[in-house]
Amino acid sequence: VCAFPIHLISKGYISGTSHSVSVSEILAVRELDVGGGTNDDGRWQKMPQKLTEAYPYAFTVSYVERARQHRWRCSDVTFHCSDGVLRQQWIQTIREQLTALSMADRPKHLLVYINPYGGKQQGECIYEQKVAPLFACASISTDVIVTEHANHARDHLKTEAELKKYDGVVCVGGDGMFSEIVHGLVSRTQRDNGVDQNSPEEKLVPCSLRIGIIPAGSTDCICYATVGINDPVTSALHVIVGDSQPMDVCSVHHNNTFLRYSISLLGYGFYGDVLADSERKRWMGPARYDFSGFKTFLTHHHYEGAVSFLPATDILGTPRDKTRCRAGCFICQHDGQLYSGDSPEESKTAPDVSDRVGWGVVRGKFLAINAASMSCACPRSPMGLSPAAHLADGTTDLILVRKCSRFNFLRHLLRHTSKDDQFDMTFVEVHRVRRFRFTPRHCQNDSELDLRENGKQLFSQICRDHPACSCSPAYSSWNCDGEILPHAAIEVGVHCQLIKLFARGIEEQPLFEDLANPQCAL
Ligand SMILES: Nc1ncnc2c1ncn2[C@@H]1O[C@H](COP(=O)(O)OP(=O)(O)OP(=O)(O)O)[C@@H](O)[C@H]1O
Ligand SMILES: CCCCCCCCCCCCC/C=C/[C@@H](O)[C@H](CO)NC(C)=O
Ligand SMILES: [Ca+2]
Repeated sequence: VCAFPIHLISKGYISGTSHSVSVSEILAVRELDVGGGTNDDGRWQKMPQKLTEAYPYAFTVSYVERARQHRWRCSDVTFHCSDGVLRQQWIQTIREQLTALSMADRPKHLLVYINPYGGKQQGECIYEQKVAPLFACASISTDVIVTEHANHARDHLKTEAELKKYDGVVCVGGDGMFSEIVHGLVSRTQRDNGVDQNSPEEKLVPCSLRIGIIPAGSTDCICYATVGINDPVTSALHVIVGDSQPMDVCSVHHNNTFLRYSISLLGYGFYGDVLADSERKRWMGPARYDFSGFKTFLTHHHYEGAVSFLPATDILGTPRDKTRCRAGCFICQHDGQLYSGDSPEESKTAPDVSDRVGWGVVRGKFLAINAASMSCACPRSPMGLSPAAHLADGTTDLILVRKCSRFNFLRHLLRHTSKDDQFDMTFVEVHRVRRFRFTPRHCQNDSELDLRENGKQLFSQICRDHPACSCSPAYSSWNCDGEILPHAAIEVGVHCQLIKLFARGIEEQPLFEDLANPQCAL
């Protein structure tokens, strides 16, 4: 065994097949007491007597095994040999390799926040039963905080948490909980570096700590789109092996005042109305989105306004590409750029505001205005709102759905659930952009806007309370990663690779291999 990455290669005595374990995917190694006749889980007793007599010294390696649909599982492989010294050499060498990996990029100490009320309210149980034992097996220590109210995690990260102690922050919950962590970490990083978040044109400083998501929410789209599945064990294993996936973050401003960050979806019209309605039905759990989605579809409201945007012209991809952002994505590795003369640090986090000339404007009546900074794939829509969007290319896909018939809008929505192209419709257009602004119609100046926005709530309520009224309200709300924004007029800029996740992007599906608990002789 020499320098890593190494593979442990052995011959399975049962199947005769070769078995290879990449050291970068080993979680732990432990000695096995073969002489005692049993091991922790009794599996040793299945070994034929002859083999244990010939090879009485054994050790077990816990490693990542790939299962179907991007699932990862922790598997054990036991190695036997006839010599106790040889066994010790193997164990020591593997431990040295794991220590070297820990020094490089594996986390040793994590800060964990659990939202006990996300999704089906299973966060604590998921963590204790599925995740904590894996962290313990990999010798990762944790400080765990079960949140007591909304924004508990965000405020703790912003002001109190001793971040120097940790190698990463893990959240157990859904997209809303992840958004809290992002807000806490990004705000803290800007404050520590003297950056003013209220200026839309400010370069933001990237966060150094990686974020892990253990999915326990209702949509889990960030987890699904970065790992390929919303499975707690898979996500915990990505944390343990120390994966790193950079991600773009959009900053949202109103009138030179910072409102929020967005990582997945900014949606006005349909998705804003779905969210506003579903928030009143949290008691329904994840099913609230289906109920409110159907109801909002029936109301068929449209909204008037102007969208101006700065197209990303200097990039490799387009929203209509057939290729997808996958692990090791070439486009994301180059920050989406065809060519960049800047140093990476200079070019990454600055929204490009210098060239006002290239701005485009679209005015009209819209059923939906969506900005997808990543595919937004989730179990409801496995390809996502913008299937060709990239996690870390510094752009967002601006999707404009103009007023059309209910039937056509339904066709458009249903295409999100299949492989058909949801953009190939006359009333839909999509632009890959670096910045955009939305101004609702009638919005003359800020004071009028604020007045109208306060009045909007009342107006929508009146319409809701009078089902016979078929008019559309003047304003919708923005759905910002599952949170409602207080303003309709917003300005958005993308910050390339501002945060990093414990993930690697969706892996191309490997050939499925089912070697459960192999026992091997060295
Ligand atoms: N202890 C708590 N009590 C009440 N709300 C909380 C608590 N901790 C966090 N929250 C809030 O709960 C909201 C929803 O949480 P979360 O995102 O985990 O689940 P979800 O909304 O069901 O899933 P998704 O965001 O994937 O649709 C978040 O916006 C978060 O701010
Ligand atoms: C009438 C048939 C309708 C089928 C429509 C299917 C389309 C589903 C697309 C879902 C995309 C969800 C994008 C993710 C948004 C998250 O940020 C947010 C918070 O979790 N979730 C929601 C639902 O707003
Ligand atoms: Ca992007």
